[in-house]
Amino acid sequence: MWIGVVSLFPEMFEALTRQGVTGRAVEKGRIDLEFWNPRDYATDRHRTVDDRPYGGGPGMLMKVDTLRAAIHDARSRAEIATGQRPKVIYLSPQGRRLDQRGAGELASGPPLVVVAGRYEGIDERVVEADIDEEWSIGDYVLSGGELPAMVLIDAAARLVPGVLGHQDSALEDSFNDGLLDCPHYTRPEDVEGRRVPEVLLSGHHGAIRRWRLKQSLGRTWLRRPDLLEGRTLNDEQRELLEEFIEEYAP
Ligand SMILES: Nc1nonc1C(=O)NCC1CCCCC1
Repeated sequence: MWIGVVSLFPEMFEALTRQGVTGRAVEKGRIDLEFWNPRDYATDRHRTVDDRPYGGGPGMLMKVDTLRAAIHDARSRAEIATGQRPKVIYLSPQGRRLDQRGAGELASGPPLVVVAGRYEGIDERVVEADIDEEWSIGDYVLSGGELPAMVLIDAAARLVPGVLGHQDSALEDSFNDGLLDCPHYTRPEDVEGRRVPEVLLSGHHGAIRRWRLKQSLGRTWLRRPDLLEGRTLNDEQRELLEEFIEEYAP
């Protein structure tokens, strides 16, 4: 998957490119990550990349010409590198809320150009002219778009075929199949008297699968019942959830 990033702080993205799953994916060429910095398009002596807001008020906005030049170059590069027109995304609290389904859509869609805002944001005409979709990672205000951009890129990159070593682990992750994750255990078998559930030591893979599914359903029922609304459970799932509820509130 090809992803272009427009940011004043490209070095922040080393957290993605040099570490872990995404780092390995970049190394293996499963993910191509390229960067454009609006400051490289500044022509004045001070390399200005911000500008004052019409109508006054606190703070600055990203300067239109340097931002647009960076977006346009990233978009052109995407078309040359992939033969496809990219989807240009802007991260802001005004965007569509990112969730696992949205990450899947992004992972299976066209190449992305991700624009990370700074200061108080960007000119609305740049949103209208150059941005295809606005996305939000949650209802809170951060100091820049770089962290939200990394969250979106990480969530989508993990779903690109071949990125995860053990493809199943993406399926078993939280929010796969729309349920919360089950509890996990590793050595030692006893931690201050707290033991690993016997079923996980049994070697009975069918029983283990059912136990994990039951725990995922039960946890979702307890912590995020909204995720179960409107969801049709199959016979096995309904049976396991009923068992969990019975044991939880006999
Ligand atoms: N929440 C969010 N989800 O996606 N982005 C978010 C954000 O809080 N971004 C802050 C940025 C927004 C542009 C101007 C500089 C600050």
